[in-house]
Amino acid sequence: MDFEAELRAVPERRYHHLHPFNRRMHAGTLSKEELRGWILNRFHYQRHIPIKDALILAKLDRPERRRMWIHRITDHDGGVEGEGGIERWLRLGEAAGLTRDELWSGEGVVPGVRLAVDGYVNLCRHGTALEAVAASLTELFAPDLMRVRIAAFERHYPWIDPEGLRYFRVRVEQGARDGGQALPLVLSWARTPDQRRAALDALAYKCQVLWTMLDAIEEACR
Ligand SMILES: O=C(O)c1cc(C(=O)O)c2c(n1)C(=O)C(=O)c1cc(C(=O)O)[nH]c1-2
Repeated sequence: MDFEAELRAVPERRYHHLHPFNRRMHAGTLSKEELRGWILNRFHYQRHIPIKDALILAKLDRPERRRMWIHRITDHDGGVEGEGGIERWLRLGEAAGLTRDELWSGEGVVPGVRLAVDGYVNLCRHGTALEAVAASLTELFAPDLMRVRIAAFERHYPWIDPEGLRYFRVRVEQGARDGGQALPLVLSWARTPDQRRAALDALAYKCQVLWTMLDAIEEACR
């Protein structure tokens, strides 16, 4: 198998689209409390994405690479107040009946989610640029999952205002672009067997981060 196929095979088997919680979300069987719990806990992940991207940015040694990466921070933080992915996620929370204060307070974020998010941020803090960028490659799979999620929300959870789904609609495009930029970097950097192993391990670890978050959310909702 060539290296790109090996990379793609990791999420194919382990990405969180296969997790029972996501399967139930798509089948329409989550309760309001479960869906709110997921949105609240996932906000903890969302608010750390620009932080981990800032850590990655500091590891990129050429202007063209930093230029390619820097937009990820403004995608989430917005260029001005009231824009960006974090703002859109807050609106998703409001559409589901949560308040901004509840989301920002972090109360209700379960310990397993905190640990998993810490794990991802720390991989980006302490790992090599190759490992940190390889870990982001789950994004190659996120757009398909988000399309399924948008359809499931519209069909099964009409109590959530469809305007709240804008986070996912915007992210489908951004995720596809980001994955398409990160993949050639990883392919060009990972030349030796050890580097390739490190990239595959980082991507597998990231799949575990996402999986563990859903395990923890599911357990808390029981
Ligand atoms: O809802 C999802 O299923 C999902 C998954 C992922 C992912 O695969 O890491 C990301 C996102 N959403 C997302 O919204 C996002 O901004 C994001 C950034 C990253 C990353 O690793 O840089 N992953 C993801």
